[in-house]
Amino acid sequence: MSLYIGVMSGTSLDGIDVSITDFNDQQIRLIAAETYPFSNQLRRDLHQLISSARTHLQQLGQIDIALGHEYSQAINQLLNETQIAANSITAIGCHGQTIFHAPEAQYPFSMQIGNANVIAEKTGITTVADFRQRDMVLGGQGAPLVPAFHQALFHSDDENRVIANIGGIGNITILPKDKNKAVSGFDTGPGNVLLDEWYQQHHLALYDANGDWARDGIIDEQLLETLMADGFFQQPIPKSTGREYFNLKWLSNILANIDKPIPAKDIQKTLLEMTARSISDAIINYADNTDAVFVCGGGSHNQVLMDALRKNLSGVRVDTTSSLGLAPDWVEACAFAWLAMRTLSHASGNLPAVTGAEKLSLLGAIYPSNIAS
Ligand SMILES: Nc1ncnc2c1ncn2[C@@H]1O[C@H](COP(=O)(O)OP(=O)(O)OP(=O)(O)O)[C@@H](O)[C@H]1O
Ligand SMILES: CC(=O)N[C@H]1[C@@H]2OC[C@@H](O2)[C@@H](O)[C@@H]1O[C@H](C)C(=O)O
Repeated sequence: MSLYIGVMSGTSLDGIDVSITDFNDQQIRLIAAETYPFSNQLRRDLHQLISSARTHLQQLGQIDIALGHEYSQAINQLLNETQIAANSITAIGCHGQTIFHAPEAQYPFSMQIGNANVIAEKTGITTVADFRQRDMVLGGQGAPLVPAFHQALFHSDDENRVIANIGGIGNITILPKDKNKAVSGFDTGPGNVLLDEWYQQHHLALYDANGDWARDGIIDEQLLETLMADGFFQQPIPKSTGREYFNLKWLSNILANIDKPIPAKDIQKTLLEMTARSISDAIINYADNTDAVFVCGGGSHNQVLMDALRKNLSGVRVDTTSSLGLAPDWVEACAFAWLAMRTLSHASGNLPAVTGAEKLSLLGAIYPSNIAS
């Protein structure tokens, strides 16, 4: 057995996904996985950190350490529940929490917090973290990073596949059946982030479960056209984005320029269609002869969103990654376990055709488990 733990907390801020995988014999076997909630305090702090333009350095340092502790508790809890000993785990791959992603800045950077010194010490397991910045030093976007894992796990010689992750932000991986053709992938724009933020403005829950609120809303074509006119959707690849750009302020600016009232539910449905349209347009424009699209991430549970994708991609099979043997909620966590395994094996983690980096690269920083006392 070659056991790795993957830890993912993504742009939706919906909790900490932890997976335990076995990477023996080129096979990937999911052994256990669970989502653990952030404490209320930490969720509030992270939200504030991500949505406010200014922050105090002391506050940033505190949240980084606090998150390291919550990641460690989540990992230790899963080990405890599964009765798997820490010393049987080779390493943890921890994505961290993205608090700022700036691939187009003068000095490009992507900042993930959740202190890995804390994780290595509190779990006793070697931890790999900070996966994005090495790719950015090489001129890459530092994102998306899951395509190499999608290629390893989901490539088929028989059909042209696309993997669509619909988390807070959406991203696709294009997997041609012809191995001589390059795998490509990029961020498509907002996944659930605007759906969640708009829903939270009108309800006391975090998201529109199953798309129930949006379901009988009516798409406003003028609003949809204005949303889809945003430059990001036309921007050539490689590209990546985040909540710094697609957020409630972005939406409010657009709504302020629409000269008629639109019912809140219709706005929700129009945002949902924007998410579906930006993903299906990306597939139609960049993937040749797609046979099947497999969706992962929380958006796969939104039936109205899945139906909108199916409608826009008529003739293409649209399913979830469950039909490929890995449940949609665990793909990203498993990807970071895999990326940690690549780093420790001295193997590359990025795909230059995806991120735009000038070459393949080792990714991440290694925080070793401590000497036995
Ligand atoms: N049953 C459901 N019905 C509708 N939407 C759901 C459901 N379950 C989850 N979601 C959506 O999925 C989101 C979480 O998705 P996920 O965990 O994939 O995001 P993430 O990993 O935080 O984001 P990213 O991939 O951008 O880093 C929730 O915020 C919600 O919008
Ligand atoms: C900077 C950052 O955290 N980006 C995330 C985000 O969430 C989805 C999309 O935007 C993707 O680019 C990336 O996550 C996945 C795990 C990736 O790197 O492939």
